Amino acid sequence: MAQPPAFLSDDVVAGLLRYDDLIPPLEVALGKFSRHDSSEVAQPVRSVVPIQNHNGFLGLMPAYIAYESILCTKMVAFYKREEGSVLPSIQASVLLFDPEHGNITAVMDGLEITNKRTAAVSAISAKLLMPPQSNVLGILGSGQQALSHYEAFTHLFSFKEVRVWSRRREMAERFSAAVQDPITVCSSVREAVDGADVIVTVTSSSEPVLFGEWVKPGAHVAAVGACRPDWRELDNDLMREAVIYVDSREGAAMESGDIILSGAKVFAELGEIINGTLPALCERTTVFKSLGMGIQDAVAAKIVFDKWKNKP
Ligand SMILES: NC(=O)c1ccc[n+]([C@@H]2O[C@H](COP(=O)([O-])OP(=O)(O)OC[C@H]3O[C@@H](n4cnc5c(N)ncnc54)[C@H](O)[C@@H]3O)[C@@H](O)[C@H]2O)c1
Ligand SMILES: O=C(O)[C@@H]1CCCCN1
Repeated sequence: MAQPPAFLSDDVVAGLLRYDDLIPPLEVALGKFSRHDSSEVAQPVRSVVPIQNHNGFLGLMPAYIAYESILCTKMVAFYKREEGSVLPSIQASVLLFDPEHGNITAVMDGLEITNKRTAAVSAISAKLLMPPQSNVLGILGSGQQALSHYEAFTHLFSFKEVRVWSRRREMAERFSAAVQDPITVCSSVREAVDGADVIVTVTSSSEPVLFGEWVKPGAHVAAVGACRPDWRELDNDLMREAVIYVDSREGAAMESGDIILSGAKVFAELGEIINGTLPALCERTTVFKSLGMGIQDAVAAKIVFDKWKNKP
């Protein structure tokens, strides 16, 4: 008989998952994914069920990473919540399996995994695509992803100034009070992105919040929200002028309103830059359109489980 699965709460996951451990295997997984060799990585585009009566969606995200022997599925529900709601917009559970027998070895809360692996992948995009002298980071949004992106980006890079904007100024002020280093609270998106070298969009908006005319030429935008085919975070000008990178071309073609509705062409997956098959055009304005992938959760869950198993 297999052991019953371990249950790892978000607190436990948060204590075990670090950006320095997460980024190298995520880079490997993104590269392998972009080689399209299903003997190494198998991951379909997620299935999404609308929860019509509650303004939400349920996504199912299975992945098998053969070269690391990881079999995993995340189930993630996401909602459009009122600002300041005590409940997070995202509720997620991650199941880790024994790939040899199919039994579940661990059930983990998935919010911290989602927050950290998403920020880690955006940080990879910035590492590859931001201008060499990047001094100013602008964050649009002040929720869960804003915080994990702040943590990852300030841990990995040395910005001279970090700015935050949120729809309600008091939410940006609350964010600023919660982080360790000084951060400039901005009253408008334009103020937050003016002259910024790197911009992170982490809102639940379904309309554009960031407009191309405000973005400094050569800046890098990590666009994390707008994960439905009819939702937008970026306007047509930005989408058509920038060089567009994605995590998965297939996922972007199915789910990204910014790509589908603007008609913008995808230039490359991050994995294609990592593999050296397409270039990182960091002298141009670049957008990394993130949608999230099951392999990212799988990599994170395996790190957490291995550390938990081996802890003294
Ligand atoms: N790409 C990925 O892998 C990935 C992973 C997780 C979450 N997400 C997406 O990232 C976004 C943020 O997620 P989160 O967990 O931080 O949510 P959250 O609820 O914690 O924060 C949402 C933020 O969006 C802001 N917001 C909501 N509606 C807005 C509007 N109309 N205009 C401007 N700002 C608005 C809120 O003020 C808040 O600051 C969501 O769209 C979510 O679906 C993407
Ligand atoms: O990849 C993810 O986990 C998220 C879930 C919510 C919608 C956007 N993508």
